[in-house]
Amino acid sequence: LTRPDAAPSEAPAFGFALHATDGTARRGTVTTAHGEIRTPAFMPVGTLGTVKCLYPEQVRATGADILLGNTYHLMLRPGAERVAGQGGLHRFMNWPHPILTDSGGFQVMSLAKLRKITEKGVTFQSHVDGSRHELTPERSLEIQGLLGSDIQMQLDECVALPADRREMERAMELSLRWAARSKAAFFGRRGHGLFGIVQGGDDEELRARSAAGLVEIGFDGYALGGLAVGEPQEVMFRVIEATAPALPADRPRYLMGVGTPQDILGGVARGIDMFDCVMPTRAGRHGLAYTRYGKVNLRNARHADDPRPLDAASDCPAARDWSRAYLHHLVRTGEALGAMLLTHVNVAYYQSLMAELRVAIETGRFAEVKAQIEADWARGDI
Ligand SMILES: NCc1cc(CSc2ccccc2)c2nc(N)[nH]c(=O)c2c1
Repeated sequence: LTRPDAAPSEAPAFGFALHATDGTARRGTVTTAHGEIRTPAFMPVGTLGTVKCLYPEQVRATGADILLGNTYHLMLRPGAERVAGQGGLHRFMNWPHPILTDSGGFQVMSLAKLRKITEKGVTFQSHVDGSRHELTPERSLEIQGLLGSDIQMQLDECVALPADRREMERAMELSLRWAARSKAAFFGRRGHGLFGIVQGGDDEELRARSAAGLVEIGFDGYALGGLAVGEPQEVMFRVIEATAPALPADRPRYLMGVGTPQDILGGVARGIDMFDCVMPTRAGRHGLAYTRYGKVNLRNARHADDPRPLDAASDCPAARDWSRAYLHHLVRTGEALGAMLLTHVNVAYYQSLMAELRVAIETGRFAEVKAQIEADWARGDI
């Protein structure tokens, strides 16, 4: 951990080291002011400054090296300046490890009311109280800087799929112009990085133009946006296969808002380093558990008398020390502990999957491990 009063020269520079590859799968380390991130990495989402239902130390104990914060939500509540006044997001939420924040544009388009996109940025009404706000590439980075996040994202425009080519091209070209403004506005304190976001929908030529444009501007890392937005999984995989090789091998690649364990396994196989998704946390609050043998819906009556834990071999206490019968009871009665335990199970499962993939790439056994994981999922939970 870098002491808050560390002289600038003491904070480590932002960086990425590639340690091993196995086919197109990569094993690396991202270095930030608040510590290192082992990749492939899954980043739990902490939208409002909390990974819902878990203490930060529980999240850390599952193996998470980095959390996500959400610019859109935090700018509305409690406000970026207020978080800065409290010492920044790391101090505010007591998470002294790396944090990545999104730029907010995606959430504006999916949550806010009366949204208007112009060359300058996006104006919108808060979904909370109807107050009016503006996000520009510059203001988004000012907010992310006030939050103190270690990895900051450019403001971009994501189109839902399917979309016509003109629409995908317009949004991709706007995002590229915003990328240039973001790079110009980014005051990267030592150990803090700025990522560009590749857009272009499911059109490989647009994706190639977006990637080339971002590489020319030059970023600390590159995200693939605009995926897992309604397209079939094979379309997402085709776009990743077309885009990843166009990105520098010595920079991290982040697939935004993805995904299911199956999406992640396929993304790692195709050269993606970082993932995030609300699925493990959201599913946990709805009684759904992710295990080595697939998903288990604890609402289902078949669990009412099952004394077995979810996974006796797990190193996560929530998966090992309580029965399915008890978890079923908690879920059916809506007890808070049900959401807490299943969120813990799910975040721990995602981290154990990433740990298994990191070792598989280090030891040159990725294809074999991938096949075994897929066989376990196919076996299902019995
Ligand atoms: N998979 C859909 C998705 C999700 C997010 C949100 S990822 C996220 C969510 C919460 C906190 C941090 C990151 C996106 N963010 C941006 N900026 N651009 C996209 O195209 C995009 C696509």
